[in-house]
Amino acid sequence: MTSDDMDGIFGKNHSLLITNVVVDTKKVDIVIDEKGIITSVGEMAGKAWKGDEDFLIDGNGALALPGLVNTHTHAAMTLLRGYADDMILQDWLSQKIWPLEAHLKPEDIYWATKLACIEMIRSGTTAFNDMYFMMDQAAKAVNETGIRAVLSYGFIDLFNAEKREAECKATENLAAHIKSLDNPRITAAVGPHAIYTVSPEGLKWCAEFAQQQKIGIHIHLSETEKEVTDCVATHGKRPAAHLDSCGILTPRTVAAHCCWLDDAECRLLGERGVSAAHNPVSNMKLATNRAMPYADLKAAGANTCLGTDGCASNNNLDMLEEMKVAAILQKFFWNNPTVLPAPEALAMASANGAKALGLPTGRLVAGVPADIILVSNRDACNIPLHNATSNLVYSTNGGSVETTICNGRVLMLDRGIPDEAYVLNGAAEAAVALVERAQSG
Ligand SMILES: C[C@H]1O[C@@H](n2cnc3c(N)ncnc32)[C@H](O)[C@@H]1O
Ligand SMILES: [Zn+2]
Repeated sequence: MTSDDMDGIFGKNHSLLITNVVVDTKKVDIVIDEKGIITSVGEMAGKAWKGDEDFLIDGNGALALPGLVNTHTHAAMTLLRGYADDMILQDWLSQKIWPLEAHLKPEDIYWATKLACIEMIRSGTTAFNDMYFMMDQAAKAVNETGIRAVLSYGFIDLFNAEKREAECKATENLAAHIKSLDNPRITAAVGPHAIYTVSPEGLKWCAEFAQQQKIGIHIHLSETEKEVTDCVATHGKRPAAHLDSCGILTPRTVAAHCCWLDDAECRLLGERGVSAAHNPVSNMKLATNRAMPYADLKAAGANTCLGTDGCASNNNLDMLEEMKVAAILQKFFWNNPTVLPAPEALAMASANGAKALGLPTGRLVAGVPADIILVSNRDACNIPLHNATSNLVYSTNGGSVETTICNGRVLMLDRGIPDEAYVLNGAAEAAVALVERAQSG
């Protein structure tokens, strides 16, 4: 429900009054100023609108919550959605994914990332942590769609000194490019892929560059048992200790997966203040055969957050769905129905995710940038409203998101996104052309 004339609400910042929404358990109004900052979250529900904001959005009882934060994905893998399923990780990467990625062109990354941004806006994600290639194109897509992103180039030197030089250059170029954009919604990070694709010298270079630039580190960690046994055989220590010896474990580091960590490694990640990104759907789909030791990591002081991984191992970017799978996988795998209760799952997907990416968002309080989503509570799956957090974690999904606001700008209103069809068509065509190129060699 919105005020009569909503033309012109999209595309730039306006002062907004969002009335009649539920935050936690209270009916409130939310006021956002034209700089995109929340100025008040107050129990003014029901009072006639006398404000002088540019636009009024009647939430009609919807649940208002901070925009969700996807702390691990490869956004442009939307183009590879459904291309290869039902395979073990190493075969999946080496026989299907990496060969197709070799044919990716810059415009593919642009269209695929735009599609990912549309999919994330539609399902309530307002910020994501990306690791991929040709990331200047990802930055262009993020800038145009209005979402927030931390972008890293997937650094892969395959233990080769010459390739390492090129990877360092690409990493430096991306950081410089993002700095030149001067866009508060787009920040850089360093993205050493994993310990089995990046040499110790490469890892050390990444750690030093991140430290020097005061930017984050984004890495895959202990996804499979093979990764651990190979690391012990090659480096004489387990993956977390190996990363620590290269300076990779820092409070600015997001370590994705963390499935095969032992108690000592959980403690080490906690001591270093690392953010551990749980990707339950991807882990189950690729059969990593162990769930992230969430309770041990949380007890050790690590920041536990949530990610979808790429669309070729999920196969969507729905963080509401990801929250539910995280909450039930943890209960099932650790054989304890009290592990990862709904409020903690919601924190992983919002406040903890913002903390992991060094963002000022993740909470609905005055003074922070307005990254806000409205989730309908008039869909059958969300009725009754005994407990909003329970509904958000255990019964709703991305399809119930009605409105998405990032940095105070309305990106989706009443489930409508401008130019959505144009982006979907462009990405679909790019995907067909990509596979044709790969098949014709
Ligand atoms: C950035 C690089 O990471 C690869 N990639 C995608 N999904 C995974 C995963 N689950 N584990 C490791 N690497 C992955 C992408 O295919 C790309 O090559
Ligand atoms: Zn990944």
